[in-house]
Amino acid sequence: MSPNDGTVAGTGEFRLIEAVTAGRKQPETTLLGPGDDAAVVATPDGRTVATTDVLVQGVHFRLDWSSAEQVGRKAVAVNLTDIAAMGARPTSVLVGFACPPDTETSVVTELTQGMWIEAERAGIGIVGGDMVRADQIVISVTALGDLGGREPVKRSGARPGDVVAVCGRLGWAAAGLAVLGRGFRSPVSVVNAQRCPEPDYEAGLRAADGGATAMIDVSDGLLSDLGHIATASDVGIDIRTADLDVSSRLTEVGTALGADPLKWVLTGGEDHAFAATFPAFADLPEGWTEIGVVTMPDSGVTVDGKKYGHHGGWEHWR
Ligand SMILES: Nc1ncnc2c1ncn2[C@@H]1O[C@H](COP(=O)(O)OP(=O)(O)OP(=O)(O)O)[C@@H](O)[C@H]1O
Ligand SMILES: Cc1ncc(C[n+]2csc(CCOP(=O)(O)O)c2C)c(N)n1
Ligand SMILES: [Mg+2]
Ligand SMILES: [Mg+2]
Ligand SMILES: [Mg+2]
Repeated sequence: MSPNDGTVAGTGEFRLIEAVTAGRKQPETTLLGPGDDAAVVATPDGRTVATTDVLVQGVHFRLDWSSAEQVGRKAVAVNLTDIAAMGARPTSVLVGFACPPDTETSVVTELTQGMWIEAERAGIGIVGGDMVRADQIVISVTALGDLGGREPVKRSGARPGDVVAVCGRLGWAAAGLAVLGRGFRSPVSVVNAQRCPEPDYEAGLRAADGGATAMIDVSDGLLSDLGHIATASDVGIDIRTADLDVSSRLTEVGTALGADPLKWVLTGGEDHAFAATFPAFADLPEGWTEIGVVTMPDSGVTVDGKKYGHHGGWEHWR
């Protein structure tokens, strides 16, 4: 698609978000508006963190690849990592649900079971929702969270000289997607990573308490998501591939499929690991690994000092 063809594909996902958010005046109660993993709003009772992510059948999941319970777990998990990436603790979720009339009722109850399993993993519940008709299954989850007195860790706080670190696996869900896309169902470790991430929601809190200057959850791909930190913070970021964990399991799957496992680690989405920046020489919180450095503005996101030759991650409509 060309940029000027008048379609959303031509505009692109991130320019479209810019087009629908730029220039809108927010009330004073919007402490942090669109542009981060979650918003922060002031209420007379305090502050609330809020975020929403939509999952569409055929785009985000297939019910011949995943059980309905796994899809339900994923729908909640991908929202709770946006709350955690602000340095907040989830407090509740609401679930908008759309499906065709001939959808088996058991699919809806199994999806719900999965959503409750993941919610309970984070110590929260589903407190409301909505049910409507549509041509395919759409799950829209809204998650709320609480900062517990902390300042939100935004995408915009990285400074040149900070270290870049990650917590959680990278590349596994993309390897699973490649496996499923070729009609295979194993190895189950990577396939299950694609079906549902298993995020450590406390990792975001540990990062916030450990002085993280910026943070994001890796939904689209490490390079793409670090690109959001680089843009918001007006800095560059350089990743050292020698410090990335390319697991032997990914290497095995890559060899079997004729694919590059490092590309999955750098650009694969849906693992919902956390990436953050910390002041140089800070002791990194438990579970966090240094993978790079924040550089001067305008250098973009580089890999071993060079521009990466592929897309940095998933983009809808591309
Ligand atoms: N239609 C919209 N109206 C207002 N804000 C939007 C809209 N779509 C996205 N945003 C905002 O744009 C920012 C980036 O959204 P994006 O969906 O890329 O972030 P994310 O949820 O962290 O990533 P992902 O969807 O890959 O998990 C967020 O702050 C989001 O709230
Ligand atoms: C059936 C099927 N086809 C492709 C994919 C891959 N995929 C879909 S959305 C996404 C990025 C995150 O999305 P978002 O930005 O909406 O959070 C990725 C990597 C999948 N999961 N299922
Ligand atoms: Mg996010
Ligand atoms: Mg989103
Ligand atoms: Mg998200």
